[in-house]
Amino acid sequence: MKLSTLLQQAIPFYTAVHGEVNVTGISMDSRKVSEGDLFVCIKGLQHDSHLYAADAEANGAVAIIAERPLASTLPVIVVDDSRTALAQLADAFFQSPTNQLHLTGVTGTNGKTTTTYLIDAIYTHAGIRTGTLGTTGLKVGDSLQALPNTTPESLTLQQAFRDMVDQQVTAGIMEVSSHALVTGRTRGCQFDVAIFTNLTQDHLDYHQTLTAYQDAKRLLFASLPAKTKTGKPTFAILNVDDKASAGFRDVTQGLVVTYGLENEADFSASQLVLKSKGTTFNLKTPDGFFAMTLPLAGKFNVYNALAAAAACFVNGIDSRTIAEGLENVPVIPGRFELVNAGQKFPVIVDYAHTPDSLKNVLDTAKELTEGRVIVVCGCGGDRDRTKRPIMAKNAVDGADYAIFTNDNPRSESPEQIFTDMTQSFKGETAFEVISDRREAITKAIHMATDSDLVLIAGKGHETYQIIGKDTFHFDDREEATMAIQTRDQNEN
Ligand SMILES: CC(=O)N[C@H]1[C@@H](OP(=O)(O)OP(=O)(O)OC[C@H]2O[C@@H](n3ccc(=O)[nH]c3=O)[C@H](O)[C@@H]2O)O[C@H](CO)[C@@H](O)[C@@H]1O[C@H](C)C(=O)N[C@@H](C)C(=O)N[C@H](CCC(=O)O)C(=O)O
Ligand SMILES: Nc1ncnc2c1ncn2[C@@H]1O[C@H](COP(=O)(O)OP(=O)(O)OP(=O)(O)O)[C@@H](O)[C@H]1O
Ligand SMILES: N[C@H](CCC[C@H](N)C(=O)O)C(=O)O
Ligand SMILES: [Mg+2]
Repeated sequence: MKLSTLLQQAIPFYTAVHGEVNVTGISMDSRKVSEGDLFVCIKGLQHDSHLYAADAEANGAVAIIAERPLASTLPVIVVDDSRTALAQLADAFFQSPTNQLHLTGVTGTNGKTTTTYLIDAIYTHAGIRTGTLGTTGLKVGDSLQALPNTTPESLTLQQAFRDMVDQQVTAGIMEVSSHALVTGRTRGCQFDVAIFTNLTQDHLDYHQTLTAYQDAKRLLFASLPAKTKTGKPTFAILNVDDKASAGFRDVTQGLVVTYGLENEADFSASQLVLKSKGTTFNLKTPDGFFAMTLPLAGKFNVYNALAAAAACFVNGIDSRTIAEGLENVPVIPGRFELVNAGQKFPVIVDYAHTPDSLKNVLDTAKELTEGRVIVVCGCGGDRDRTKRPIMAKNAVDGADYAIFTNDNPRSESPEQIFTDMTQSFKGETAFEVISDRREAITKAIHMATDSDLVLIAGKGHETYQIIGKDTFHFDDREEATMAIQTRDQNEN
């Protein structure tokens, strides 16, 4: 593609001619530039890649987008905000794939991955081909491919949507993280439906304040146009039981559809009966009531189901198909996932890594057992330090016994993380620290009696542990299975 054609399509009002070249790809990482790439310089928090323009040129870049003039033999196009330009260039380069899909974006602190899986289950049940993108990767049909982030950079995103369209996907479903919104990763995406799950504390290392975090989430709703390019209305699906929704309602041009359990809403549920293998309830939609069983434990998952139901309903799926789709959702990796290795007590692996999700999941665990709840959890390094004492407090308050352990300490000292977690404790005794996660899981499973429940929280589907700069294979589900087996051997 000619550089001038790409620029004219991507950057409105672009007129200047800086020398014509043929662009065969786009790159934002000097280390990954291929011959023929347009290199986009980004001033990030760690690196200013304007300084790597020469490396990019040496690796084969044919032109450069930058936020300031650079001395280079290549054409240099100066823009105000190169991340925005990158999103627009990626959209144009991949021929605006999100205009050829029905696209649903899910934002919120907790429940994004779960809600995307629920929407996927409904669409799949309705015979619609889907592509799902988020924390667990990029899923099209049965193929699952890992992604670098929950919401990747615009280049990866637009490439993924292009692949979806080429594979006859008609419904794209994606998680939209607050980091992605602030850094404009989703700017080229044409959303038909935007969903808000909830807002509680997380990521304050990045956003600094809850207000700034909420402002980041608001961007998704503020950027929703009244109509899509095909002239159809867009929808903002809001949780009426979360007070942040009011601010999103104020800024959106999309039609607002509500869901919730405590306040009047378009989509709600009544007569909830919570069990370990799922929840039965009456789903209320604008079509009436539908008795159903959601095969996911926890009241919080009923919220996720309502959000998913609303998102599919506004896209024309009938309520009976929605209820059946929800009933058929497959196991969501690492989300309240039961590990069964012949033991008599429940062992659950869950991705709770925020104060609110840990509290919710422990409340659910408590409701499901008559014995003790034993929790194994930690807090990620190089992430929000201020959530650590709250998570630790929620763990000791919600469980009968807590074992604090490593959860991706990354560049931080595990001891410092445990100190952050426990320093405000006032004589709490029902906890211990075992930094090695394998030992911690083993201890929890070996100390459990047949009436107890073991919850291993924080890593869910993750198959790694990051300590320092090293990433090791580590899977809570495998570790729990091994611990159950050694427990059996000890007993025999
Ligand atoms: C806070 C955050 O989101 N940071 C992301 C962001 O970093 P940044 O803007 O500071 O960029 P930077 O690392 O300084 O690099 C600037 C530019 O230099 C380039 N570079 C860098 C080195 C080099 O040799 N050559 C080169 O060209 C980089 O490719 C980049 O284009 O852009 C980088 C490039 O894409 C990401 O790697 C980085 O993700 C970091 C590693 C990260 O951990 N992000 C997490 C927190 C994240 O994004 N999480 C969200 C939330 C998940 C949730 O909902 O819980 C997610 O969507 O996953
Ligand atoms: N609606 C909800 N409200 C509160 N907690 C929830 C909700 N849904 C799920 N959870 C809890 O949060 C954990 C993470 O859920 P999920 O992966 O769906 O969220 P997410 O928003 O995608 O998280 P991430 O930000 O890491 O991508 C679950 O394992 C569960 O413990
Ligand atoms: N998307 C979240 C995941 C956290 C998962 C937890 N295991 C950790 O590493 O802190 C983050 O990057 O903050
Ligand atoms: Mg997620």
